[in-house]
Amino acid sequence: MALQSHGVKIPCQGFTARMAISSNQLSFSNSRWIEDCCRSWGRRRRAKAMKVAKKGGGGGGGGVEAVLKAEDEEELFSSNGNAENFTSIMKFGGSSVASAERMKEIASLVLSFPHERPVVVLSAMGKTTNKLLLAGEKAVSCGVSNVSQIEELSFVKDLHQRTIRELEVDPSVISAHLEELEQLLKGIAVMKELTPRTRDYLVSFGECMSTRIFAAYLNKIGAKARQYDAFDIGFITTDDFTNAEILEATYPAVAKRLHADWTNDPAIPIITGFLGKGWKSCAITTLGRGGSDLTATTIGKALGLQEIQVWKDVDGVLTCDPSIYQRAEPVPYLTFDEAAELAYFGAQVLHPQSMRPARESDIPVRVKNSYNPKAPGTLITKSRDMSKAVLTSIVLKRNVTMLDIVSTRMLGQFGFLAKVFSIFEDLGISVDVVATSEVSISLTLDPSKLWSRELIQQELDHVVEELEKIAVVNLLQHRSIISLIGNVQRSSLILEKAFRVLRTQGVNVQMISQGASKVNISLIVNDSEAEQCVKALHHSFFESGDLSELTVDGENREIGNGSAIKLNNV
Ligand SMILES: Nc1ncnc2c1ncn2[C@@H]1O[C@H](COP(=O)(O)OP(=O)(O)O)[C@@H](O)[C@H]1O
Ligand SMILES: N[C@@H](CC(=O)OP(=O)(O)O)C(=O)O
Repeated sequence: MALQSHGVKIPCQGFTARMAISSNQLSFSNSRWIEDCCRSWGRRRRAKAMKVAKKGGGGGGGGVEAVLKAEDEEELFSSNGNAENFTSIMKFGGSSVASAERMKEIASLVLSFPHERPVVVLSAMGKTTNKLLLAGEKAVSCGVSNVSQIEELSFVKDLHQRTIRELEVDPSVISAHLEELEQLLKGIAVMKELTPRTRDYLVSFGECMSTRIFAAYLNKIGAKARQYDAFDIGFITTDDFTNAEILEATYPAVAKRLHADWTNDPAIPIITGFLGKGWKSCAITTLGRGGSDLTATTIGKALGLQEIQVWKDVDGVLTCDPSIYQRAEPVPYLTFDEAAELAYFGAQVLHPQSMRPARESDIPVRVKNSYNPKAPGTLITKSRDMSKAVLTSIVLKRNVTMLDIVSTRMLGQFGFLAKVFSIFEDLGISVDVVATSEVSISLTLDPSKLWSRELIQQELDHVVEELEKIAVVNLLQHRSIISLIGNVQRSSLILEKAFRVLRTQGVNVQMISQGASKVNISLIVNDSEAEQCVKALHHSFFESGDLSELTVDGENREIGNGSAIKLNNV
């Protein structure tokens, strides 16, 4: 089928598909969508013609090559210049694509907004990433002949094959991947080692398969979709396997590729979350656990979209982790700063770096529940009305290591802080919460740069050894950071209430830090007391109904920005 628009004949399989769905399965009008597409197609076609005339050719491609070309052609394919092709991004996490049933539901969701032209990002199905990691660890020691019997490999195979069967799509879309996955595990068994690079390659099978299955399903039901591996369309990262950072060149490269493909042949892009390509190694990298959120916001910025939606299994960002306290409630509005702080300090719901691209391009992020799409979710924007805000959310980060470092030099000596931090820099360890005086520092170490493990004892011993050259060091393990995310302009009120609660729980706070971010106050307590504290704090701030007490203006005195107090050594 073809449509006439602007005097040009447009090949429009994608449009046909939308109409087929409209009449058979979903009831919506798609005439405006078609009109928009035609208009957009006409513009893009002219732009493309200009490009061809000017350069004598074109072409897509991923990796560094694409970056160079994209930069070259920025004039024609600037990241925002083609925003009309797509309007929003919808990212679905593992829980949203955990089964054939779930995939059908999210297909309806994707297609239920006739005036949206979404880009879709998917994570691996359910717990696939964890299973692949476990399979990799088992392969190291199980022997080549036993690889086929690894329970987690069978689980991953069964899940994907069953999903294929239930969705009635062609098994060949993932059969090569399943074979290659088993070969890879055999390779790991032969080598008897699982390097970070191999680990990233191993987990990439999860996203590569979920997106292929979903795209095949959309095509089967008549909605034209195209699968993409992020590492093939310009997601360029550092070579920090298991925790790679996205490089700037990604934005023009991804925009160029997606717009060019849409121009040539419109189809809903279905893109792997979590994955990238190392700029030196050209090997597959991953963005850290939960990294698909970051993939989504990166694409949102690259395409200059109107909204970024991240679909989860909860009704938005909640007042605390629901696995700690079931009475957690959705938070309707957050700022990028609040969301970033919350994620950084351990709320699993968002990837720690994911707010950055959205904030840089000022694109609202909506956290929604794919199991309950009617729930309003959480809207994250640059600013919001803070006049009534006190506490927004409580976040717990467990199993944190704390260091008390007291200078052996005399008071008045300068350079102590610089020396301490240069040691951390040399050892590649980042620090979370800090409280300082002229001759002492208390701080917590950030284990998040290390994949799914805490700082190992050997590394800690090394840190202490280095620090002991200039200071007396006390290492305190099994601590928790409780972060109170909210309006730090009301810090005195928050602290007054928090300390009252903690005192009634008989808990001693060992360190407190109020960051310059204006949205976070962190308290350090023993691991063993942390959950009980979070529950009591939640009850007091969100359930006792006396929040008004906290907003009495006369009492609202602040602690200065960046202040930090070391309360006691335990
Ligand atoms: N403050 C919080 N608000 C919402 N969810 C939270 C919070 N803290 C932890 N979580 C956990 O995060 C999960 C959602 O994040 P995640 O598992 O990464 O979702 P997805 O895999 O769907 O992207 C929830 O199921 C919940 O258990
Ligand atoms: N599959 C990856 C990436 C991801 O973002 O997953 P999810 O969206 O399910 O948190 C992980 O488990 O880390």
